[in-house]
This record gives sequence, C-alpha cells and structure tokens, in this order.
Amino acid sequence: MTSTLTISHLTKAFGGVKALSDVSLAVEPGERVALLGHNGAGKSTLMKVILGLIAPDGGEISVCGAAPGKARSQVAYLPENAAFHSALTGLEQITYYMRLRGEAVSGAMELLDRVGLGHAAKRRICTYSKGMRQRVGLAQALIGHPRLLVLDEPTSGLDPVSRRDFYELLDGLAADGASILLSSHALTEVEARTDRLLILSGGRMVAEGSLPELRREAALPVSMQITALNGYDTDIMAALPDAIRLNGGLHLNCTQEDKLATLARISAMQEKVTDLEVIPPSLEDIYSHFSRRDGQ
Ligand SMILES: Nc1ncnc2c1ncn2[C@@H]1O[C@H](COP(=O)(O)OP(=O)(O)OP(=O)(O)O)[C@@H](O)[C@H]1O
Repeated sequence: MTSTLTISHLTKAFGGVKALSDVSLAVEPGERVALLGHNGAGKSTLMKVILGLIAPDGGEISVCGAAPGKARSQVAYLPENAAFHSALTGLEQITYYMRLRGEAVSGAMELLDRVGLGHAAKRRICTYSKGMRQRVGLAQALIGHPRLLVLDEPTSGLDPVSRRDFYELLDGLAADGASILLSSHALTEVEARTDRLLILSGGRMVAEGSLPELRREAALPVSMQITALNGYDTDIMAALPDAIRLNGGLHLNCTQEDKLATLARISAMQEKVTDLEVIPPSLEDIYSHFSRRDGQ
C-alpha cells in the first residue's frame, strides 16, 4: 500500500526558533491520525509544510505521491478559524468554492446536506452559529473527494452532538479510503475517534502509536484504591507498606511490573477488603509524560 503522506527528517526554523526538528511520519489510506502537542509544539507549521504553504529547510515530504502543493486537488485543508464572506449564504459560499476547484456546482446542496447544513443553505453565513460555520468549512474541505484531509483543530467550539456527527462524517470518509490528519487539544475525543496519535513537543515527534501502545511505552504507575473492611486498614497497610490513607480509603501506586503481584497480595487479604479499584494512567498523564520529556 502506498502511503498518502510520507515525511522524513523534516526540519523548519523561524529565525532562531526550531519549529520542526527531524520529524518523520507516514499516513496510510483510510487512516485517521491525530496530531497532539502543546501550544507552539509545531503542529500548524507541520500542516503548512504539508500543504505547500511554507517550504521546509530540510527533509523529504511526499503528499499523494507528489511534492507539497503539487497535489492540491487531492488535499483538503480546514484551518482552525476558517473565515467566510458573511454576506453570502452557505450555498453561495460552497458554490463559489466549487467553481474555484473546477467542480460541477450542482453538487453544492448535496454537500451541505452531508454536513447537516441543508436546512440553512439559503441563510447568510453571518446568521450561522460557530458550529454551523465550522460545518461550512468542512463542506469546503470535502469538495472534490480529497485523498488527504488536513484539519486544524476542527472540533474546537463544537457542541458534543456536533462533534459526534463530525467524527461520523470522518469515519465515512476514512472508510472510503481518505487519510485524515487532524490536530486537537481534546485528548479524550481523539483517543476514541482516531487510529493513531502523534505527539509533537518542541518541534520533535516524541511519541507515535495507538493509545494502548503509548500506554505500554510510557509504563506509568497504576493507582489502586482499596476500601478496607471496618478496622482492617492498619492490617492492610502493614502488608502493603507503600499504601497511604487518602479520601477515606487506602491508596497505592505501583509499577506496571508489580501490578499483578500487588493484586495477588490484595486478593490474599480479601476477607479484610470490601472494594478494590484499579485506575490506569489517564490519557492526560500519558500525554504529559511524552510532551514534557524534552523539558517543556
Ligand atoms: N511565521 C513564523 N515566524 C516566526 N515564528 C513562527 C512562525 N510560525 C510559527 N512560529 C514559531 O514556531 C513554533 C511552532 O509554532 P506552531 O504555530 O507550528 O505551533 P502549534 O503547535 O500549531 O501551536 P498552537 O497549538 O498554539 O496552534 C512556535 O514557537 C511559533 O512561535
């Protein structure tokens, strides 16, 4: 299978600021990839290089088998704050974009229906809510069946139902073979709705993989919350010297390697325990682990 997007050893600096350092990645057809990173990590710079809007200082990049900017008809972009002509209606705006892309404008209404804007197609964009304007942006991005969609924080400002609808639309596009690269700060959402996470920190790609893969690689401690049967908490603390009293129960952090042995010790005391909760590291913990590794 030929990758839709291949980047190797990409670098880009603005004056003394290294916005991208030695970044390599590939996105396959049908893959939904999330690009995560703190403010200033280099996400927008990476997107601009992919789109051919700025030239890299070094490294190789292939977008739909061509140099960035050469395959524009196959690449769609949704900027974080897409701006539209507020005097135009949704239908007029999309018709305009379709003309610019050389597409038959007869499909404009169908496109607006697809993003849930059919009912408001003939209203001026200045009367649209933020979520509706975001949908105009998405409709614009869908013109011409792109092979690669580059979406900069596409769901910021959307309500939960609009977010769900938005990701369902992306799922359909990916099922048809489109590749999706989207940046986001909404960790829980991208965990559930994308295939792979890429974490940029200080311009470097510090982690890449599915959440279970990143969880394994980070090897962060697991928390256990033990509720002792009345009066038995001192016995349990004697058997588990690392346990501390917290929130009316007993709390214990243990390494991934010690997890099973610790559970075995707790279950050996089951007549003294009323409840046990095992809490894996959260997505935020994993993200912070990788994105701060470079001293950020
Ligand atoms: N045109 C520019 N001139 C100078 N510095 C720039 C320019 N564009 C980006 N930078 C710097 O490059 C670094 C990466 O910026 P970038 O916008 O790519 O980050 P980001 O991850 O998209 O951040 P955010 O989440 O805030 O959008 C930052 O330090 C930024 O200040």
